[in-house]
Amino acid sequence: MKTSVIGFPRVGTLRELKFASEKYFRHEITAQELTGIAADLRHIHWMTQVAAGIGFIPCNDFSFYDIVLDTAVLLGIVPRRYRELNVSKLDTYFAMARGYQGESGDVKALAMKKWFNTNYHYIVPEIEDDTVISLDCEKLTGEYEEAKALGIKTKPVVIGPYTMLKLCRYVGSKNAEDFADDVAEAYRQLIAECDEENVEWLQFDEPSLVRDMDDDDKALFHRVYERVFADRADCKILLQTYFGDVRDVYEDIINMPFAGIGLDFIEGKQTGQLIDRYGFPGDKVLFAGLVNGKNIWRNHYDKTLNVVGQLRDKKIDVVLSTSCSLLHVPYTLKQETKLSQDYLRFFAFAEEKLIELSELAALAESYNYTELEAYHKNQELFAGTRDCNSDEVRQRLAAVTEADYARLPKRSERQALQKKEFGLPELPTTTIGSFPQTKDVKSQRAQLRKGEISEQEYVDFVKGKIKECVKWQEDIGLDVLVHGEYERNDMVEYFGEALGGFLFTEKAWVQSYGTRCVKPPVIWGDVYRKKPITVDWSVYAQSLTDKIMKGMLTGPVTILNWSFPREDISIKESISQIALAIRDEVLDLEAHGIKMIQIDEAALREKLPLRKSDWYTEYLDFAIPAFRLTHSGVKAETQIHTHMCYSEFTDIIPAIDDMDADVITFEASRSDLQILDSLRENNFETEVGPGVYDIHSPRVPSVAEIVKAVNVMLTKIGRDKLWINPDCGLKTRGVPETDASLRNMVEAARQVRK
Ligand SMILES: Nc1nc2c(c(=O)[nH]1)N[C@@H](CNc1ccc(C(=O)N[C@@H](CCC(=O)N[C@@H](CCC(=O)N[C@@H](CCC(=O)O)C(=O)O)C(=O)O)C(=O)O)cc1)CN2
Ligand code: MET
Ligand SMILES: [Zn+2]
Repeated sequence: MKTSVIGFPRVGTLRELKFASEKYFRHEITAQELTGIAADLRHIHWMTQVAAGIGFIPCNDFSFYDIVLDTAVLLGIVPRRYRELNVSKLDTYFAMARGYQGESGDVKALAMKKWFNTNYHYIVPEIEDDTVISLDCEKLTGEYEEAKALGIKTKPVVIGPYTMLKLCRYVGSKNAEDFADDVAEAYRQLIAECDEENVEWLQFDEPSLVRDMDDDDKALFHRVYERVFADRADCKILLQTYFGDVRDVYEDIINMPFAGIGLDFIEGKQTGQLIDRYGFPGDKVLFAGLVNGKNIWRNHYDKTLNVVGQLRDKKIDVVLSTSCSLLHVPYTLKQETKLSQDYLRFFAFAEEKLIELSELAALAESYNYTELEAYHKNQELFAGTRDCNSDEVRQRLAAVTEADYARLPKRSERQALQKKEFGLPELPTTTIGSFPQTKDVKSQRAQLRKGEISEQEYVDFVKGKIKECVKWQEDIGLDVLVHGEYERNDMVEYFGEALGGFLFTEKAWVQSYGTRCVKPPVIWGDVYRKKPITVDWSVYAQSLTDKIMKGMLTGPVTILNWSFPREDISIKESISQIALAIRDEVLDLEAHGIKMIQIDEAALREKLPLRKSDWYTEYLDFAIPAFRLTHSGVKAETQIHTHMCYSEFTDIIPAIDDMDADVITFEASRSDLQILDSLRENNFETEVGPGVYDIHSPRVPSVAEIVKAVNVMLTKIGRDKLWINPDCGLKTRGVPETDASLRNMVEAARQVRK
């Protein structure tokens, strides 16, 4: 049985590509040096897959930033303002990804969005009315030939035409339908080019097929592929789907001229049923996504082989595949020197997943696999002996009652009490929590890790930073202060390190966007709070000022969504456990005199199911109550804030209000303030701080521009309900622009108050 990989991570085991790219951005290395490092990484990644015996090895899954942006370039979708910079191809590419400010011009980056239900972000291609779709296969054929020169026959990967049409932003008066034929034509040409190159298989990633599709979507899908398949070609097309099942088009795709169809058996709840009901044609290959590309637990061979057996009983030609690109898991367990084998043997990162694929393929070929060692070693992992449950945690959760999910008195009464308690000016100014994580902060932490400084030296250093930060904020004139989050490497990893039931890794980096990576902690067992986490920092910070200091926590939904979750208990149960742990911290902060507590739910929207029918029953019905559980125990006067990074919650506004926070801040500066109308229409009750400027760019907003934004907000939101703040934390920003921006923000608030 053959094996296939949908995509492989590309930043490098030790984030070599990140460091090289950042050096290139700082003009410390040349383009040639950067492309050389990239080629070396591709070489290593291919060889790793060859060594594991993978049959279908991808190429063109490498990217300097994002594969959607790569596919946009492949199709010639490069907006005029970037072409007019007249810089090199590589720099034009980076200008779209990160913006450009220099001799050749000043352009902002293209928008960035969450990639389906992951913590990866893609660049949103922009199509203008006069955009001419034209094929540029240089990167794709280049990588194919590069692998061929190494003796490796690869399967080129691109985002498919339907998904591309759905993900693009149309900035003129034309829409996806208007570009459908031209885009299809480019893919038809691409197939012809691949034919020339003797490419055997070409993979079209079409994750948009797992979303709800209406009749228009289906018509678009058919229209495009009829044209793509207009000519006969030898090159075989693999329609690769992931992140769910394709229930709306399954019957269609099995009758279309794809040589292979890739289906997700991990997240695709109905994948098995669809095959049972409608069959699978004998002339096509089923790329069965059975090895989880998103989570890090070992595959349960017995279960997988059962599914493979059933498919083969149906006479289906099966290739064993990952469920999605391995981009979403770290590289290798080999770099983890601190965790014992008692833990590590339960995990498989990307490289170990390659081994799983080949072991599974070998087992599937043998009639007596249940007698083989690989099978037995795997079975042991699932024998129920993993030490991960806590009776105490279970009992505590069982004792939670309906009343624990409801905060009293009701919000409108609290709001009146809190106005008196805090006596803040109208339009209070604040920030989202983090201040610039400058070099000194990261290097102190690195020294602590390496044992070069003591715990006490580190604590003293962070306290020094907090002191500076409080002074800085007082000087700027902000109304509600924060401690700056200098003690945190990351808002989720930091809590993972402090909570019982979590494990954390040393080098298990996963790309979040561009050169930015995260190291998600692993939820190993039942979660509880071992001891106070943030209390000392917050109490210290409050002691330095007469102004109100906001306590700063990460909420249970975000902690779960940005960790590797357990697979042996439900997400709902894990989130509830984390909620109780955060509740302990909330109550402790309150007991120690912290009067405002922000519980960030930056990632609340991220795991909202891709299909609407599942939104409430499979997610919101427990995610929202879990948030309420964290704060239902506080006094009426204690003000609970929350923060969400993306304002893409127009369609779930009642659920957000139902979190029952007193104040919510969110990102609205780039979303044309459309969200404000929806808030009004839904009689949103929570006080709001729709970010007045974009922190993702170093650009300093002027006073006038902020005044204007605030005045627009005031036409939609009552004066007594509006807060003034940036749209997210300031940790990725530099000090000078932060200072200038915040001063302008405070001045703008003063002017509007007058
Ligand atoms: N988990 C998570 N997901 C999120 C976000 C987030 O904040 N957290 N924000 C949104 C956007 N995504 C983001 C993801 C990453 C970063 C980010 O800044 N990542 C940093 C790493 C952060 C980190 O953990 N840093 C470590 C240091 C890690 C490191 O590189 N250390 C060096 C040494 C550094 C030195 O000596 O200067 C080394 O070990 O080699 C720390 O602060 O301690 C990066 O890639 O550069 C920002 C936004 C959505 N998803
Ligand atoms: N409190 C956090 C911060 O300011 C929230 C960030 S949301 C990604 O960094
Ligand atoms: Zn944010």
